[in-house]
Amino acid sequence: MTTDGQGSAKERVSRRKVFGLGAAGAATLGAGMVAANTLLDEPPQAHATSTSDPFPFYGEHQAGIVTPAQDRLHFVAFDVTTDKRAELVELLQEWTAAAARLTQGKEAGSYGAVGGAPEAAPDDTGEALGLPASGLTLTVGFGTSLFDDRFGLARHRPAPLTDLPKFPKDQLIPEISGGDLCVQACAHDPQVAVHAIRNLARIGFGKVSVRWSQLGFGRTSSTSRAQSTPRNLMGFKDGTNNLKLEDSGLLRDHLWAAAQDGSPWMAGGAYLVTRKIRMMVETWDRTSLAEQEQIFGRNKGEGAPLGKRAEFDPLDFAAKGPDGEPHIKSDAHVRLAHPSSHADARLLRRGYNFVDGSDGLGRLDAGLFFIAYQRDPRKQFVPVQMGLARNDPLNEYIKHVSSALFACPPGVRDGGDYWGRTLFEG
Ligand SMILES: C=CC1=C(C)c2cc3[nH]c(cc4nc(cc5[nH]c(cc1n2)c(C)c5CCC(=O)O)C(CCC(=O)O)=C4C)c(C)c3C=C
Ligand SMILES: [Fe+2]
Repeated sequence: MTTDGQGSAKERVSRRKVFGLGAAGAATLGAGMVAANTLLDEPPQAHATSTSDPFPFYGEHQAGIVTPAQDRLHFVAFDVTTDKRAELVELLQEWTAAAARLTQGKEAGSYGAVGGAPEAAPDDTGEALGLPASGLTLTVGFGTSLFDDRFGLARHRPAPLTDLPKFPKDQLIPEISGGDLCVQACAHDPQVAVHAIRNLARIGFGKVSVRWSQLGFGRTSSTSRAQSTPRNLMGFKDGTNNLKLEDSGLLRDHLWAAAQDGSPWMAGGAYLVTRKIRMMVETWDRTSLAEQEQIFGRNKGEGAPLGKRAEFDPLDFAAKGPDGEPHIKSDAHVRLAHPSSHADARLLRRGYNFVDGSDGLGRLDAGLFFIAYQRDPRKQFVPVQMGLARNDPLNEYIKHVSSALFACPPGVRDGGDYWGRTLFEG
């Protein structure tokens, strides 16, 4: 984390102090990262080449959606406590400025943790000093509740931003569901993600309060073909058949909102569904391998579809085994969730494993913090989840305890733009 970076000689020296390291530093951080950052005026690369590098903040779409999923998450939902529209806009402008800095490995404010007046509270909390950008992305979203009467936004509420229906077997906890605003922080270093959320919450003091937040470790999806498929806490490869950043045609059709969808301010944005799904891992761990594999419809070792050999072999729902039964059962998770079961509904999944300690009854409080981006949840998440909630044998081992839906606006174009400008000024 550098001290400022606006361009003064002192600041350039500071950046060199952190990034222009000698051989020992270069060995620690990786050659790619040092090369990128000692060329001070070079824009960040479109794709980070090491886990230290920054991702660009400005662009048509917000970073943190198709960005190759980083390993760590801190997700927060806020309630807006001010009733003044101007204060909300001011907050979004302040957040944008801080996010543009934080994602490039700088401190949240221009004085930083130690550069301000001793009498004043620092404008950065300091725990990321000395840490690189670590691939931090910050992605903002607006909840359904933001579009009530408080800020004059009711007539701008997009039709896809409609409260999710109650699904069979939902056991949602209201205190950890919903929210007026959200920020998803993803990074390769948990301290960098937590630092970013903490500083945005600090900046929001008096205008927003944290409603709930969730830490995640270990991505459970790939969002790029360059990534290997990770595993969820049930031990299965997760994210094989995901929308990926290389699928530009599918992303256009299934991910990005367009002006013709009815809310021009959302063009280039996407809708985000989060579900905290607790796993009864102790019960799962006593289930036979054969049953585990039948539940998902893929084998545990390779992640291959049952009846096939390799992870990326195509799913064949018609193929039958010697017993005349389909290799992939009619209620297998991958069959129920497959686009062919739901009018081609597709999701860009971007979830994380979580373990929130144990529950006092000797069980891990663990599971999947499910995150999915899409163009219209009414046509994508809702039908898929309805099918899963009704028929998926996995339900014996999981419990949905939190749910939220947000409209993530398009990306911030440049330093004169801010998160949500198209909504508030559009
Ligand atoms: C409503 C959407 C989904 C929820 C909720 C969900 C929960 C959930 N999933 C797993 C593990 C796996 N899911 C896999 C595939 C898969 N899952 C969904 C959707 C939801 N999953 C989709 C759309 C797909 C892809 C289907 C396809 O087109 O093939 C897999 C297989 C590997 C993969 O393709 O990702 C696993 C494993 C868990 C553990 C879970 C809740 C805790
Ligand atoms: Fe799934």
